[in-house]
Amino acid sequence: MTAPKFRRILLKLSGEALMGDDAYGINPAMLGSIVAEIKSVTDLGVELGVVIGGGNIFRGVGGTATGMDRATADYMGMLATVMNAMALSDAMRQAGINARVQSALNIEQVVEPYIRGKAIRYLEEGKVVIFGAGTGNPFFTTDTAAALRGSEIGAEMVLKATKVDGIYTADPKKDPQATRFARISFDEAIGRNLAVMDATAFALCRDQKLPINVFSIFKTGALKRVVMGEDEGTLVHV
Ligand SMILES: Nc1ncnc2c1ncn2[C@@H]1O[C@H](COP(=O)(O)OP(=O)(O)O)[C@@H](O)[C@H]1O
Ligand SMILES: O=c1ccn([C@@H]2O[C@H](COP(=O)(O)OP(=O)(O)O)[C@@H](O)[C@H]2O)c(=O)[nH]1
Repeated sequence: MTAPKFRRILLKLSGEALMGDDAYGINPAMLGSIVAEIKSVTDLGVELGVVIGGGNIFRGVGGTATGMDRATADYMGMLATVMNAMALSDAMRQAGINARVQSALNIEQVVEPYIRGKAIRYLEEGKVVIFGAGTGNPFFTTDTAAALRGSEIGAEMVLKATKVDGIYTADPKKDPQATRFARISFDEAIGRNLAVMDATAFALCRDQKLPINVFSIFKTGALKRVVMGEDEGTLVHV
């Protein structure tokens, strides 16, 4: 059997991925299938950090549409990611994966705070670390949290699991003519203003020389293929 290409990775899971076919919240079947995908790579001995979004429950920009203060809405969004992190961790426990949740916002009765050294220790012990509450700051996204935590834990790659199977010339949900890149440089992704990931996240990964692979969360086996170094989704490189 060939060995995985990466020893330590940071997986960004879109909050909306957890909805499955539902309109809101966490779909248990979808959660189960995501956990099965994750198990296929932790079983290979790959060390895994996870940053999870919150868009299935609450998004800051959605709150502002109703007149809410942006920072308040963003704190609500961050709390939504903690709920997702707890659901994911529990689903992992049920599947026999040892996971820990760390939150960028202190809610110590609920989950432990983010402590970098402890997170790295857990990874070395083979535990999955799920990072909740994004970066802990309003006006940021969980994509940026993935770039940040990925850099902090020394991940070799950020894997963005989302609803589309890669980065396209335009949003494929809006433009059926859009074509997918197999590879794209950070400079080109930023220059073309491709909305699949925010510019802050792209810029941080570029500066840290941390490649990103964007792939579909709905495609069975895709996560493992990326980890094995096979051609899957879109690779964003320096
Ligand atoms: N150029 C593009 N290539 C691929 N997807 C794009 C592009 N521009 C916009 N998108 C949209 O970005 C979405 C992925 O990002 P998003 O869902 O916001 O991630 P997250 O849920 O993690 O915030 C896709 O569902 C897709 O519709
Ligand atoms: O560092 C962060 C990360 C997230 N958020 C808030 O949390 C919400 C959910 O995160 P995100 O939209 O990135 O989740 P996803 O799109 O992956 O579901 C965002 O809309 C923001 O309001 C934030 O304020 N700071």
